[in-house]
Amino acid sequence: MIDIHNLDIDMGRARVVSNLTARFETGRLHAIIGPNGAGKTSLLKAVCGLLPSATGAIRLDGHDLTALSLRERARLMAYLPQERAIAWDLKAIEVVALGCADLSGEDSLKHAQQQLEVMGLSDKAETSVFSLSGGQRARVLLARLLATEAKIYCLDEPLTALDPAWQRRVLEVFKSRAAQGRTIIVSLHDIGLAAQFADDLWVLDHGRLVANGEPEAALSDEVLRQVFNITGTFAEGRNLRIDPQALPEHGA
Ligand SMILES: Nc1ncnc2c1ncn2[C@@H]1O[C@H](COP(=O)(O)OP(=O)(O)OP(=O)(O)O)[C@@H](O)[C@H]1O
Repeated sequence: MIDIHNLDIDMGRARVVSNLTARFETGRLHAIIGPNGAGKTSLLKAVCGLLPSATGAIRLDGHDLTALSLRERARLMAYLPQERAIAWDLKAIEVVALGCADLSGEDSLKHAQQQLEVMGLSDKAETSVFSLSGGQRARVLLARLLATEAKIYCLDEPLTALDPAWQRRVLEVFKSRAAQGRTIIVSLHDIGLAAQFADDLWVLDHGRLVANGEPEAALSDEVLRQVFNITGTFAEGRNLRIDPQALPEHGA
């Protein structure tokens, strides 16, 4: 469980997250949504202890985040940044095996192969990552994250570059990993998918948490209008139908 209390984040001279208090529960898939620049990446980085400019309290299972060593934090949490850079042209399986550095050679390759299978890439294990497609490379990086023993996954726009079927498949994998007792936090731009798959939605706007809770409650008419500039209705199965016509820009 992650408890956040009075979190402020400054970037340069601007306050980009203000006075945020909330809790990410274990065993749940949490989605952070909000327009560009709302503060989603900043919040994820702060949760991973990557932003020295963040003030306030972040506690992981009762332990102060800042009191944990880098090694302890790395064991506990896995982070997928928004930039999907792979520095070296390794084989796909070698990239994934970097996620399970605690296992010895044979075991790590076996474990890596299993994660590649989860990501539908078992036949690409020996392929160099630079010769994979963008979506396949994104799935290799997801497999590397899944290969860790981390109890907390923080993923910044993990669906970027994935086709619609893989977007859904990846969210299903996250849900099943959450059900195994992990805390999973993802930032998403597709609010329809967020509504369908997330147990808990966090809506950020201009650095403020404006709604938090189950999707139908968090995505009220007012939030859809004010934050996303759209209208929509929920049908059965948490199916958010967004009206095709965009609203006029705020203030237009
Ligand atoms: N290194 C930085 N220096 C100064 N300002 C920054 C820096 N990084 C981000 N910001 C600002 O912080 C605010 C929040 O950015 P952040 O990346 O957290 O938003 P986001 O919700 O993830 O956006 P997006 O959906 O576009 O990825 C933005 O106004 C951005 O311009």
